[in-house]
Amino acid sequence: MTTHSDAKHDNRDDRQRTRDWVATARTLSEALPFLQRYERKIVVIKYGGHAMGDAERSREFARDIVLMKQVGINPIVVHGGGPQIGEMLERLRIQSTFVDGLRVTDEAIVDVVEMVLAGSINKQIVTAINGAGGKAVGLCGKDGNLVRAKKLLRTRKDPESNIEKVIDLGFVGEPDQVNPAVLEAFFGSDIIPVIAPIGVGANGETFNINADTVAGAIAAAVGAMRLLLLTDVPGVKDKDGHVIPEMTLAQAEAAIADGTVTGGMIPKLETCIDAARRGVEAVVVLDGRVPHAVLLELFTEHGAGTLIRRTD
Ligand SMILES: Nc1ncnc2c1ncn2[C@@H]1O[C@H](COP(=O)(O)OP(=O)(O)O)[C@@H](O)[C@H]1O
Ligand SMILES: CC(=O)N[C@@H](CCC(=O)OP(=O)(O)O)C(=O)O
Repeated sequence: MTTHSDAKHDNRDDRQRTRDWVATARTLSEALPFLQRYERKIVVIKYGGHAMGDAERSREFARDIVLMKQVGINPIVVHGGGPQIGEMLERLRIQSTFVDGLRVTDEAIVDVVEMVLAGSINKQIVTAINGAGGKAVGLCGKDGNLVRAKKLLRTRKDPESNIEKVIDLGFVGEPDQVNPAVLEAFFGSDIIPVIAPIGVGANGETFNINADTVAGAIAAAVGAMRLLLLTDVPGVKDKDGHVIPEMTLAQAEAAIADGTVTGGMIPKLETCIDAARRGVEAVVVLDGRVPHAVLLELFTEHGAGTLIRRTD
């Protein structure tokens, strides 16, 4: 039962939140001149399953996205949901394994992946953004053929024979063609697209695509000025566990090749390299657990995490 003192406490929290909010908006408006050189001001935010955290963090993230839209930026949210897919598979007693951070996806698993990503999580994020005063529309790569995909052929060198072998990951895809027209319709409007990383194959098959990969392909296709990959670590770490503030493309490639990064950080760094090569000016891996991480990164000098960009 809510007591009178609880209600008073809530009111105080609300006032504090409003004060924080106003301070943030002021910082934003001061920083705005930096944005003027970008015509369309598109920022793609990859919201990882690990970064989602609890309800309060989701509300905070939603408010930040709405604020971005209100100050004239076009945010596109691409979300993951790896841990949430894992929980659902466990409830259904379906085993799943990973190769280089990618979930091996058979026919039964791809159904669960689509249900969790395009159904449950997509709608949770849409609801959170709308609850924060925005107008979000949820899509997956099938909508408007936004992400046409093909089967991902991953190869690995056999240590004994030294021969490259193809590893069959089942219905794991990679973007083949992104149709930016589906998203361009939203840029002049107040709608915020929220995208689940499901692709559609040439024969209508459903492909499970790593969310970082989809975010990178979309950022490149729409000419985003920034790609922000929100995760559950403060950035890319070196072998001693220290966060690397900035990486060139060659350093990022070396970190994958020499095993400095493993698991889910592999597709993340591959995305950074690919997006930077395809014209996204700055790609940042940052800690989504930090309050207002996206606003801090975009509008202040206190941007944290690892910045990857072309230096040539
Ligand atoms: N060198 C590294 N620096 C930082 N994180 C790393 C590194 N190598 C592996 N990782 C792992 O990558 C994870 C982030 O990838 P992932 O779990 O797929 O996150 P998300 O769900 O946010 O996409 C981190 O939690 C960490 O365990
Ligand atoms: C092929 C592949 O691995 N797909 C991912 C899609 C979700 C995802 O990428 O979620 P995070 O960003 O939260 O890790 C998966 O099945 O988990």
